[in-house]
Amino acid sequence: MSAWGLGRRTAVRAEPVERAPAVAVSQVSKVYPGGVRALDNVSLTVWPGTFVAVMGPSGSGKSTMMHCAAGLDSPTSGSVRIDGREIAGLDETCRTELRRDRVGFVFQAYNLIPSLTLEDNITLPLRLAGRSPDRQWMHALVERVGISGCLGRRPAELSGGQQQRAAVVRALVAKPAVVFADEPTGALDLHSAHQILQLLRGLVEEFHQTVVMVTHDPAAAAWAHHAVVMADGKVIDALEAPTAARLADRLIALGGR
Ligand SMILES: Nc1ncnc2c1ncn2[C@@H]1O[C@H](COP(=O)(O)OP(=O)(O)OP(=O)(O)O)[C@@H](O)[C@H]1O
Repeated sequence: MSAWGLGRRTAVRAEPVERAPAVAVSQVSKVYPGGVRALDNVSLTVWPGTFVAVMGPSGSGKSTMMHCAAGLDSPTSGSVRIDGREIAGLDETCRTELRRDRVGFVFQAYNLIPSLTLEDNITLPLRLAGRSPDRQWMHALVERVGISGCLGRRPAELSGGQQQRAAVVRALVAKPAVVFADEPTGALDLHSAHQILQLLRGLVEEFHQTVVMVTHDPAAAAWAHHAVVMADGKVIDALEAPTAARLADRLIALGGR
């Protein structure tokens, strides 16, 4: 059964294996105060072990979708499940806990704390949650992303690319069900951006992680296994093994909207 297509449920798949979807957004709408319908009946399923890019023109609803899917914001209607757990009805405290335990974030601006070493930055969210990091897992990640020699240094002593690698480790160290990455390469030069994207793809494939990345850049989105294209608060297209050229064509065609 093809899961793609307009108006139908958009399923972003690896093999639907042993677990629940990492994220299941089902018929979600979001109307902001003032009446802007930022999401209009959006459905999206992300299976564990997949790298998914979300694209679309400015104002198409990408950030709103990410915020609803990650439990940062609540939809006006519809259902959001993270790792099988419904979040739409949870109060703010429970949503915060679920987010802390099951969701990782990578932002354009790294968001590392300047006064802390990289290692302390990486472990801070876990320590704040009263958990101790799985040191073997942390060192495997640190090794894999190539910052093992930098753990004792502070962010200002590192390049943007190195800081973003640390942010990627920080997002993954708690073994989240899903990592949401919002323009993770937006502040990086081409070479560093390429390395971060290669890394995200590698971490998904080698460690069976799950990444949902919002980006404006077709070349960045082409690193994902699947891309969804949004316009006017809807998912209007989904591409498997997207290429930058196909995505660019699709976005150019939407240019007038
Ligand atoms: N807090 C808010 N209150 C009211 N309207 C909002 C709010 N946040 C976003 N919107 C509106 O919702 C729509 C979708 O915005 P959203 O930020 O999700 O789009 P986007 O695709 O992420 O855009 P961009 O690529 O520019 O970041 C837009 O019309 C926007 O103006």
